[in-house]
Amino acid sequence: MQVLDDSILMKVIKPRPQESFKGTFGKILLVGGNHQFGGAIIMATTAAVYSGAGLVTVATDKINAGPLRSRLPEAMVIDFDDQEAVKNMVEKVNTVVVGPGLGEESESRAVLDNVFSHTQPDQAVVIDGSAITMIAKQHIQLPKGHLIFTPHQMEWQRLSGIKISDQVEAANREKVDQLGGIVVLKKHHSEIYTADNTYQLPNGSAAQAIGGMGDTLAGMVGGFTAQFRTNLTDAVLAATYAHSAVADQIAEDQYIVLPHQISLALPRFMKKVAEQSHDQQIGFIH
Ligand SMILES: NC(=O)C1=CN([C@@H]2O[C@H](COP(=O)(O)OP(=O)(O)OC[C@H]3O[C@@H](n4cnc5c(N)ncnc54)[C@H](OP(=O)(O)O)[C@@H]3O)[C@@H](O)[C@H]2O)[C@@H](O)CC1
Ligand SMILES: Nc1ncnc2c1ncn2[C@@H]1O[C@H](COP(=O)(O)OP(=O)(O)O)[C@@H](O)[C@H]1O
Ligand SMILES: [Mg+2]
Repeated sequence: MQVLDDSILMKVIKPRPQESFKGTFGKILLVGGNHQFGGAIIMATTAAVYSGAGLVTVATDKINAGPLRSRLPEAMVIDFDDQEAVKNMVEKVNTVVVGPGLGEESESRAVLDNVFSHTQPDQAVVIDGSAITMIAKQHIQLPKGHLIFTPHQMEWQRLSGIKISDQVEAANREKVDQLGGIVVLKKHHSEIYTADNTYQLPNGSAAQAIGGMGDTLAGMVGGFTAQFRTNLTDAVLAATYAHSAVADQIAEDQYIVLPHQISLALPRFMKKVAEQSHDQQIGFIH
């Protein structure tokens, strides 16, 4: 298992080309947030917007539309029960994130089926939270696309059948290869299983053990894959590393880190990385 370091950040996060517009930085659709878990999709969407995705749309329960717009006017909102609107949007974007706060009711299942039947082979599809649990419990066929699963240990147990105590690299690898996608197994020092390697986070801490932390990661993975499209695997690795690196900075003087604080800190964090990446490229030594 290869331990990641901050070189993955500089490899992925570069100064933005000036000849550009919002479309240059990707279009993303996030799907989730039922009547109970509106906060999850708000946190995921906040992370996608603050990580720099060019155009962000959310499909969620009607009840979340007002709170979402008032907290995050940058995001566009559609009703996740409007099958035609969701289908049209799924077909337009680079990245789909599905699952944060989606729930497991029949309405949630209908939303998931609609999304899964319209994804495209060239899209990144981030599958998190309730979507993972529904796939596992309701035996749902996987969609087209470059799949990125972001399970916590219990979600991975449900999806892979491997008990948490038996989740060692060799057993996980076998299941990942069967699934055919990237798996970010979230825990203390999360593990990232890609097609040809396994990585481990060296950073992150218990200050992150708070509801919404994974929803925020899903939104960041979405924002990075929509925006940094040269290498999908690197985008996922950089998002996962950055999530904990930002948390570590905040935890220097906070007992816990609130998930939305990571999102708010991202634009400054990414600016610093982009400057370092530029200096390194032109051979400038500090
Ligand atoms: N503000 C909001 O709207 C929020 C909405 N959310 C949304 O809620 C939905 C359900 O997601 P979920 O993760 O809360 O529930 P579930 O999938 O049943 O897993 C929990 C079970 O697994 C067990 N467990 C064992 N190991 C574990 C581990 N390492 N990490 C985590 N759990 C572990 C755990 O054990 P226990 O804690 O009981 O000991 C418990 O029995 C999902 O859509 C999510 O996006 C949340 O993000 C919160 C904020
Ligand atoms: N003790 C810990 N050390 C490091 N990271 C942690 C710790 N506890 C939780 N995390 C991180 O917090 C996130 C939790 O994800 P998840 O359980 O899906 O949260 P939620 O669904 O509530 O948003 C993951 O990124 C995980 O790696
Ligand atoms: Mg989660």
